[in-house]
Amino acid sequence: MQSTIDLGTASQTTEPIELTTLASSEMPQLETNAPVLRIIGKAPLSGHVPISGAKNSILALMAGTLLSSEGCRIRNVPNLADVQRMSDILETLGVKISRNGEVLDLDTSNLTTNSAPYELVSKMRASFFALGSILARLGSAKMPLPGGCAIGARPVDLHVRGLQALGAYVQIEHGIVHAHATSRNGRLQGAKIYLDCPSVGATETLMMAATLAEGETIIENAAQEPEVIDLADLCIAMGAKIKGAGTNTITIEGVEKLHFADFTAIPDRIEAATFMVAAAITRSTLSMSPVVPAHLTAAISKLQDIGVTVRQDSEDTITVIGGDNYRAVDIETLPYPGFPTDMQAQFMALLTICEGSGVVNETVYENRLQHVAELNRMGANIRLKNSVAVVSGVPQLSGAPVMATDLRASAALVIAGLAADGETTVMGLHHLDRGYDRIEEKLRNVGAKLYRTNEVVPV
Ligand SMILES: CC(=O)N[C@H]1[C@@H](OP(=O)(O)OP(=O)(O)OC[C@H]2O[C@@H](n3ccc(=O)[nH]c3=O)[C@H](O)[C@@H]2O)O[C@H](CO)[C@@H](O)[C@@H]1O
Ligand SMILES: C=C(OP(=O)(O)O)C(=O)O
Repeated sequence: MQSTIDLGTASQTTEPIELTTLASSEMPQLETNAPVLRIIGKAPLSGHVPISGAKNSILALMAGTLLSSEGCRIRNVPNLADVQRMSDILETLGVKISRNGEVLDLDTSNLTTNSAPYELVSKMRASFFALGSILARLGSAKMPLPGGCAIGARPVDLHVRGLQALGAYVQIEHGIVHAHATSRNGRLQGAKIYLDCPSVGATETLMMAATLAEGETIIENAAQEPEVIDLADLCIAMGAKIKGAGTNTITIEGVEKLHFADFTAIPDRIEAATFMVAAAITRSTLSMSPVVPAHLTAAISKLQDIGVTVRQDSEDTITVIGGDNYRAVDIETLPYPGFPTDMQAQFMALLTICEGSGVVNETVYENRLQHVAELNRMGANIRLKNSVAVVSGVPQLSGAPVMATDLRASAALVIAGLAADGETTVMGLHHLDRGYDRIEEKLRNVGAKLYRTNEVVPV
């Protein structure tokens, strides 16, 4: 069946293009008319992609603002569903928030409750990190357990044990974490904490908690992710005394109060890596900025091993130049500076068209390979055993209806769709919207042919 669809004004191509729609028997049944993304593959990309502020920084920074008795201004804030959710949570705590473009003003001077609502926290793990800042600021906090998600169970035992080490009494009742500082003056007490694994969230929760504790805290085996450094930098700008963020040992000398700061978040390295892979898989050339090239070392190195050219044009700009011949590589996800789990799905999409076989070992989450089945629907040849996938390259992916199962899986499917022959329909876009600011617009501006529609896909 043939249909003609106008891709709209944001597209570089204003002329309607021909789409080949799949026969109804080939499409999965959609139960609702939730929006889907329709992608017409094989359009060459070229141009420049602006990179937004880092989701995983912003969410932690927003939790960090609760430490300030005078509020905060955060710049470079992307327009994401997760940011909106975090704003909603902070507002229930009494924070007054106003947004002007990419600038977020948070008046945290008067927190009216120490208790965050289940309906909101259960939808977003990062909100749990605010346990550390609420407890430090108010001396007590009630935070629903965030629960697991599609990619894994994601316990919070390290957060809880660390807070206990800082002198908090913590009790979990009916799915709510109740924590209060046991000292007479209501302040947490500095302590030496060793994390069994370098958890990003636990490092952030405990670092925030320790900024207002009495005495010195040392976090050993701390996470070294750039987002941890960003949060430390915000806390330092608010008057905290923190040393060593970005290394595996962070030392915090507690202070009594934190003050106003005007802070700009780092660019999103995961978003940048996603566009880097988009350039590679479509054998196109894309530049992007602002980026911090040092945050992208693992991604750049894997791309170069595959046969993609990556050029650093300036301090904050890189260009990715796709090629014709790609060779498969192995990937093992690890804490920073290792290869990030948040880039695994996107790189797997690229491996599907590389020559030879590559082994992808997901070591951070126990269930982060659900995109394998969807990529295979698109003609990929991936075999899966537990958390290890063997990707054997195929000459060409073919467009198919696919379901996004989590945030980075959704990005991988979009990328695969850009390179596939024919039309790909990506469902489950609420995942994509959690972490990609205006992704369709950014891709259309460099030549991609895709659009979002509420039309019910034919069944
Ligand atoms: C909002 C945010 O910043 N999210 C990122 C953050 O998540 P998040 O901070 O949740 O990830 P962690 O670094 O804590 O998790 C890493 C591993 O440690 C385990 N773990 C963690 C805490 C704990 O108390 N006990 C425990 O066992 C987790 O289940 C997981 O298997 O870092 C992850 C790892 O880079 C990224 O994938 C997420 O995008
Ligand atoms: C897993 C991710 O996010 P979160 O920790 O917010 O679920 C991610 O950004 O890929």
